[in-house]
Amino acid sequence: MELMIHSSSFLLPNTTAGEEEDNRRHSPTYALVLLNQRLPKFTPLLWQHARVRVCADGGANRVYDEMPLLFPHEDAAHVRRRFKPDVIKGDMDSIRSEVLSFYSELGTDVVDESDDQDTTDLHKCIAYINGVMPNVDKSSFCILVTGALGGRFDHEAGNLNVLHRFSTTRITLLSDECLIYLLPKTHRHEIHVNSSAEGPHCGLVPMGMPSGRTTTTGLQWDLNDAEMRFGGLVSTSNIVKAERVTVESDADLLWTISIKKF
Ligand SMILES: Nc1ncnc2c1ncn2[C@@H]1O[C@H](COP(=O)(O)OP(=O)(O)OP(=O)(O)O)[C@@H](O)[C@H]1O
Ligand SMILES: Cc1ncc(C[n+]2csc(CCO)c2C)c(N)n1
Repeated sequence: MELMIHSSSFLLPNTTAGEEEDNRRHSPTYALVLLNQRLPKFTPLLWQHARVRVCADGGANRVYDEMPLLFPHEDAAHVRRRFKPDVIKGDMDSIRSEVLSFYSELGTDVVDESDDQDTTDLHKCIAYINGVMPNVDKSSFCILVTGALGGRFDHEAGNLNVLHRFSTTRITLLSDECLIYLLPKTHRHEIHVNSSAEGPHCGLVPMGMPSGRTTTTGLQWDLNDAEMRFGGLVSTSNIVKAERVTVESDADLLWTISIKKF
């Protein structure tokens, strides 16, 4: 079974020019999707290295309203012009009209899909990114999604469902407090833990299907051919004990790890 390596090196702050260059060479290229929830404090860092920045509908309000708050000593209008999304996409029922006209005048592409009331704005954004980057090597490309967790539970469930619907695309859901991604059963997994930025709290959750057998290394409560299911065991409040965690399972699992204060 093929190995899939995971690392959240996108959370590591820029340091010296040399180290920054080094970090970039070792991190996957990524696209950034901004949802309609409070922007995490590390959003400017993610923005800086993203290949494409896409706001999901009301996510554009968050960039417009909250980016200036992350730079309190700078002129708000200047900050807004610096953080111009490449694309705003969704059913456009949450973006304010002044925000829409501000960014479209700056040259942001606006893709109105108000006809589709069966898929979420996040789904629309992932489908768009996959469409504009058809030739990218999927093993070294991922999509980071801010504001995906810690809000309305129906939205959170929809966001988690997107991980399953696009299971061959690497997608990481983020909040200020934690991140979540899918570990597909088609691979064995090696998770490189950047302990300056993440951990130690973590979890492995068999969402969508039970797991008959899961085996891990590097955790305080490792699983050894263990069964996990809702209604039975799910691994929550676990603790990372090693720089590398390995996971192998007969079911798709969600991996979650806490994020340290930025
Ligand atoms: N409270 C929240 N918790 C988690 N995710 C959210 C929340 N609010 C919005 N999102 C995410 O941001 C995306 C865009 O948000 P937006 O408010 O524009 O969506 P919407 O479809 O208009 O919502 P609503 O269901 O309120 O009409 C959503 O598709 C969802 O993925
Ligand atoms: C069974 C079912 N439940 C809910 C919706 C509503 N819905 C799902 S995604 C979406 C778009 C949100 O921007 C809306 C309105 C539906 N269509 N089908």
